[in-house]
Amino acid sequence: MSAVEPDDVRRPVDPEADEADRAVESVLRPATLAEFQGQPRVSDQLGLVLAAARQRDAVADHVLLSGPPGLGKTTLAMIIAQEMSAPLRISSGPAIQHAGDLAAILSGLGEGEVLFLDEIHRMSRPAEEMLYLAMEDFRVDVVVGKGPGATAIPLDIPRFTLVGATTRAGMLPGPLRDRFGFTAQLDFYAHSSLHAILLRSAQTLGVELADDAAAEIARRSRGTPRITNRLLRRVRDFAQVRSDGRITLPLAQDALELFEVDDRGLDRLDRGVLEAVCRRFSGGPVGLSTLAIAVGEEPETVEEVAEPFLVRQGLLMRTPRGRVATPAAWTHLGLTAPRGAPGSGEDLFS
Ligand SMILES: Nc1ncnc2c1ncn2[C@@H]1O[C@H](COP(=O)(O)OP(=O)(O)OP(=O)(O)O)[C@@H](O)[C@H]1O
Repeated sequence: MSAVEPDDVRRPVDPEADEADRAVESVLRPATLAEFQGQPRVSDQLGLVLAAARQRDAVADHVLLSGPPGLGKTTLAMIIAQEMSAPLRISSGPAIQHAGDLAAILSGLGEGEVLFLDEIHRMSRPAEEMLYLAMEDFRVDVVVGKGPGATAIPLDIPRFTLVGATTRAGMLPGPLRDRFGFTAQLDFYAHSSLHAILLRSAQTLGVELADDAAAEIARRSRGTPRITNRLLRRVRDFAQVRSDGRITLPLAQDALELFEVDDRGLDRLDRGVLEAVCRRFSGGPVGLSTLAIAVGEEPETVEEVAEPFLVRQGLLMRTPRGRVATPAAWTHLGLTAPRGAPGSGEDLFS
């Protein structure tokens, strides 16, 4: 795979990101809460919860982290384990389809270990029910036999800290949500935080990055540190191949243009969604699945990756009848809303 990978920029969450990219991503992960920038409230609260557990020599309470992809949920899980001097075990909701899968993981944990379950909202119902008991009583019921003769044998498991991550907190059943002692909602990062993250990443990678270039990349990073670091890597590629390796403001602008990251930080997927709503559905309302087909993506990708940022930017609205482009969306795309369309000035906005 070439070092320059447009798809990498188009899809902020790219499970196929090449191995070298993933290796760099892990080098750039902050290792302690003190290094974890940009979410001061979460850092403060979590720091307190962990410090209190350490003082009591207790296992930290279960933690639920929610928010759009790339904001640092996995990073925080690693930090929690590090701060508690505990080993970290990583799994994910989709990997746990049977209660037995979960029982095997839980019974293999050591005392005080941190179990990170990514995409916890995608776990199967039987596994979820087993997790309730494990979180509360540190016990699982292993069912032996089938039908009327089946018996549940209780099995004690070590005390552990569950760190659950979800992009869809609303999809978690109440009983599961309630069993987390601490919940953190991660929010998009301010430009100033992304700027600071960029300077640290550039230093770690040994890249010369001008301050105004860092500001430009930060501004176009969709409020997301994963994208900040990814754009830095692409701009670094550009600087290396087309220049002398130093990242100046004009060079960063040229690189970001090449990778189709626009002035507001929208990438191809974001713009594809907005253009579909405006051009093909006259500004909406349009349902999620129709919209997803129009842009050739899975509904989950549109809903979890593109929409939170577009909504946050005031470019898209989620209404009970579907997705609607705002007047700012038409302006951003350089289009004029047709008469009577949402955003035309003769509709619900006027
Ligand atoms: N607060 C932060 N400071 C510096 N870098 C960060 C921060 N948060 C995240 N990052 C960087 O962003 C990358 C993505 O973070 P992470 O994998 O933790 O996101 P995530 O929320 O778990 O995403 P997903 O939901 O897709 O798994 C990390 O490799 C790290 O380099």
